[in-house]
Amino acid sequence: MDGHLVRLEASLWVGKNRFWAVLTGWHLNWTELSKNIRNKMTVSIPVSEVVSVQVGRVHLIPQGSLSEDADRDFTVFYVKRTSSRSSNALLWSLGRTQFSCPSRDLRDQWITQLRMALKTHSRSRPRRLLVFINPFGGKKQGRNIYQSLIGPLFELAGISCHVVVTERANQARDHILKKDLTGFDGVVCVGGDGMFSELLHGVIGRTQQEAGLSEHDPTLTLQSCDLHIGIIPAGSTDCVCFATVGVNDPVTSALHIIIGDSQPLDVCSVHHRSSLVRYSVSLVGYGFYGDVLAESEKHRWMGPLRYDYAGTMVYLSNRSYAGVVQYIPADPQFSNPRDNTRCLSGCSVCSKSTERLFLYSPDASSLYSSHSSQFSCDTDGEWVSVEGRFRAVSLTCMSSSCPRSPLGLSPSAHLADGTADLIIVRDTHPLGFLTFLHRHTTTQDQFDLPFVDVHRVKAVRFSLRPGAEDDEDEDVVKKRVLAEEDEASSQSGSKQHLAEPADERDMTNDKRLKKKRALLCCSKAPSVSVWNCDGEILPYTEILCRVHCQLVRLYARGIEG
Ligand SMILES: CCCCCCCCCCCCC/C=C/[C@@H](O)[C@H](CO)NC(=O)CCCCCCCCCCCCCCC
Ligand SMILES: Nc1ncnc2c1ncn2[C@@H]1O[C@H](COP(=O)(O)OP(=O)(O)OP(=O)(O)O)[C@@H](O)[C@H]1O
Ligand SMILES: [Ca+2]
Repeated sequence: MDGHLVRLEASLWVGKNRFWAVLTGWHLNWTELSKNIRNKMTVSIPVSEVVSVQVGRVHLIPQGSLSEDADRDFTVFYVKRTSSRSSNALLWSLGRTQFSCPSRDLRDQWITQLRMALKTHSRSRPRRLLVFINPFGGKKQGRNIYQSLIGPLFELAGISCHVVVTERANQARDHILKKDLTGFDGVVCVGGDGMFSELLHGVIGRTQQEAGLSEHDPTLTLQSCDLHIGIIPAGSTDCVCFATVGVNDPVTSALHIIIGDSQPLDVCSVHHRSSLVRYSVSLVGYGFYGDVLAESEKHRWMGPLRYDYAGTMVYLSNRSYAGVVQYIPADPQFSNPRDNTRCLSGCSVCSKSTERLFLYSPDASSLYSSHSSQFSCDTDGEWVSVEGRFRAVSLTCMSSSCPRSPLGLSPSAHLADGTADLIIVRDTHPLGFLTFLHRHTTTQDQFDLPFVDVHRVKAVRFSLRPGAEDDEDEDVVKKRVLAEEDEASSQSGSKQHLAEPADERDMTNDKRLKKKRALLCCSKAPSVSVWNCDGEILPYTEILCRVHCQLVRLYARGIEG
């Protein structure tokens, strides 16, 4: 703490009541000076949660702030917590208290000291942000949410923002990859998981470019990203926001950004043969979740409801798929997916993982054999194989909780421990699968079913048959993916995958559609599903996934317990 910060105390007025106010380096407290000693009310605000200190009596309005200059008054804005009706987590709102001092000199002294204390606590706060708004995400409220709620808050906190309202898919990703980002402390999206994914790909790609690292090599330890990512939820699922903050509330998220909270996050890279396909933080899912996404893309016009409709249709179609899942188990001494714990703010499992990351940073290539891109069997772990017919194969780096499933796909998964949970749902009767799905909406254990297995892993591989890593099955998949995209293409804009050849990417829509139609000739009940990667369909079935510990940082602090 800076030497020149002194303790300040005085009797100040708040409305018609007199309070004894105390400012230490860490807290601002005020206690009512009533005659009734027993019922003394104290409010205590950590300086780290003070948003702004303003001269006069200030109100926040959608157009900015309104100040009445009362020359002995000052206003303090800060984080205020209330419990949320829709989840157990806390909602944050902007608290405001107007203090009246006995003299103007004393008022100036309080403002100076408070601002000085704030400065010492605001080293990790962003000063300049690059904000991307998707005007079409979720219920199409992104622009309105930013203009009426979030912009004025950032302005009050003294954050300068460069705002881009996107005009096409992937604009935010391309901007981050290519434009000058000097002076920005973080990037923020106003949108859903798809917009977050654009920022994720931009930030990771940019960081590896600058570090001269290839994203395609799954054996490489990637460079972790300095640029923070903020999410103002305005999408359909907003799973990344919900799982890292605990609620989907734009003001709560904006306040986490303002006070510079920092939450590291594991990221899974998905590869096909020797190319990176995409990154994921939430769900890499084959079978049910792949089919739901493919079906839902055809009904984008329904908005967020499309997932319930698609989910019901896919459930009724009663499909299962053959395949081979291979995985490298994580070290079971740190945690396991059925240990009934929750990853909460300040999580000890994640903190230990941070310590290991900084104290002992092993060369990731020792996990792999030197002569091929396959993981080595004799060093850090062995591939375990599971062959069969599956309803769903899901990999999640975090709990993936969302309003639809408040505890998520894997309730005990950790945000920043360098592992992901692999959930294998083997073929079962329809009622069994419905029980599994339904348990996602309750507190009942969805893994306590005889046809479900869950493993904490560092890497996963999937193939259609044993030893079939690069074979003709690719064509079958491509036919299915292109057929699904065909029906959805008019609504969802162009989808790009990193492993897609450049000539294919540059094809005009018209040519793409003709090619897709030509491939549709043999459509019958599909024998392969598609992969859902954080809400995007992957054009490959044979994939390799690797978890990268704490690759990115969000403006969040995990769920407050
Ligand atoms: C009986 C009630 C069953 C309710 C089952 C609820 C399970 C919910 C599990 C949610 C998991 C979310 C995982 C997050 C994935 C995100 O990275 C991604 C991008 O936003 N979202 C999706 O892919 C979007 C995926 C959305 C999946 C929604 C699935 C809805 C299933 C509804 C099934 C109804 C069966 C009714 C039978 C009569
Ligand atoms: N101006 C735009 N026009 C068309 N598509 C856009 C535009 N801006 C962004 N997108 C794309 O829209 C997709 C969906 O957006 P977003 O994630 O914001 O909402 P959502 O799909 O409703 O929510 P969720 O992903 O949570 O289900 C993203 O993948 C993004 O790439
Ligand atoms: Ca994890």
